[in-house]
Amino acid sequence: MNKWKWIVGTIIAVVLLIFAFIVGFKLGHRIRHIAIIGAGAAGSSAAFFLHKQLLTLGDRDKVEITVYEKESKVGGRAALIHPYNDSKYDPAEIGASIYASVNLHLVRAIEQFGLNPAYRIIDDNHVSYLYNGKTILVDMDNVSSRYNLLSLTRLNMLTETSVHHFLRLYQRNFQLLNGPFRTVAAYVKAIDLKPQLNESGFRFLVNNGVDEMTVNEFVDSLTQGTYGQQVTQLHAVMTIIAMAGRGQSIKGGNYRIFGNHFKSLFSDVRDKITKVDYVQQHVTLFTTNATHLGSSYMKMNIPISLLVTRYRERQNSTNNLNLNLDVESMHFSTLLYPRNERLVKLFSPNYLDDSKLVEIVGSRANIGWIYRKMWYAYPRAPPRNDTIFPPINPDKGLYYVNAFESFISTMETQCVAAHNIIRLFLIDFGYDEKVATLADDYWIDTAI
Ligand SMILES: CC(C)=CCC/C(C)=C/CC/C(C)=C/CSC[C@H](N)C(=O)O
Repeated sequence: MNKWKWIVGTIIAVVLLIFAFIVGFKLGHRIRHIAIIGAGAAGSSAAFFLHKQLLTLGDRDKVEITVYEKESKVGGRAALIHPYNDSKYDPAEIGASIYASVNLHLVRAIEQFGLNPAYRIIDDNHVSYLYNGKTILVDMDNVSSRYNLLSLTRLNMLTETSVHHFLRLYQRNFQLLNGPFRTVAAYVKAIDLKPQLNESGFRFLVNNGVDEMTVNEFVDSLTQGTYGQQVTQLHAVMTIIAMAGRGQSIKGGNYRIFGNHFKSLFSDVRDKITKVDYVQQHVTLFTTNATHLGSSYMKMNIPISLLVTRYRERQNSTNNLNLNLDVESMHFSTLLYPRNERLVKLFSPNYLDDSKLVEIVGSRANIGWIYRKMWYAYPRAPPRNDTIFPPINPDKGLYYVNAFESFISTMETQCVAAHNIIRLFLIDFGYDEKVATLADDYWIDTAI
């Protein structure tokens, strides 16, 4: 009897085990693991959108999301440093430093996370100039004293029109008809920015009634300050973005917009991704008690900023004019209390050694703390006739958010591209397209 009990008991236990195994196996298969590589603007917003969409769809527990990041902080190229690595001094942005009020993801995140937009306090004698490597051309707060008013008005109009085209991407009805996008070319067509993509900023603006001097000097200084590329080399979409970039930054660092929740190991999937040529940009921060710029920059008080145009160099390719063009832009902070020093931020295409810094502030001034960082900052973005971009969806189950970067490179557009990818992902994994679009409280229902 005992023997039979033991045999029946064993059979029941084995059946239960097989049943548990099958159920467990099936359940196990219902859990999907999603890896997001990089916790910059794109990766952290992709994680955020995916989490939110799944919550709305009631399936959050079926997906495990892991964000892999090689740095100890989120934010990617939205990054900060404190002078002297000492938190008693206000930090400086060393990467993407501003956002605009039309950057709806960023504005929404700033509100949701209770972040504080920072305004710069500017002291007397602190002005912003446009420099051509030899002479100061104009005070940037008074550009109409040098450039044709009609041209400046045209610039504003052309910027506003392109921004309006772009803002269609946030509208629910537009997205129901056109999105999500499986290629960057589909984006370009849907928001009708092909003419701007096909031409350099210079050609596009001049063809649309802006005079050459304004483009060659004023707009060139903005494309160089923003994207490290000359207005003759950059496509007109990115040129216009450089002009739309009057904005503000977040107190305590723009990286805060992207949260600080993900820390893990870094892993690499680059072999599936088309190589994109990025512009190397060097950021050099240093502190100094200088009150004047060095004599090679003319006898001049420390400005707030010096933006540079390469127009004279373009005209005279041998540089026998001895132009001072090693630095693309300079920004000076107010005094760092209690030190009698300012923080200077330089962007340049090449490494700036200590002797260059001495040349900039003159040998009589002291240089305190120095920090250098090289970024692969922005994709090289020449005008292009073709609309072949890196693939958004290079392989089954593999999505490349930054395929969008060669079209438009900003923090905001990384969020736009991430949201699009989460919708593609949900559709590819079996959710109804309309459900995936409408599940979201993301869209704007009225025209902007
Ligand atoms: C397509 C057009 C013309 C506009 C789209 C609106 C948009 C994305 C504007 C961004 C303006 C801006 C803040 C420019 C500053 S440069 C970008 C910044 N460094 C960043 O990485 O976000």
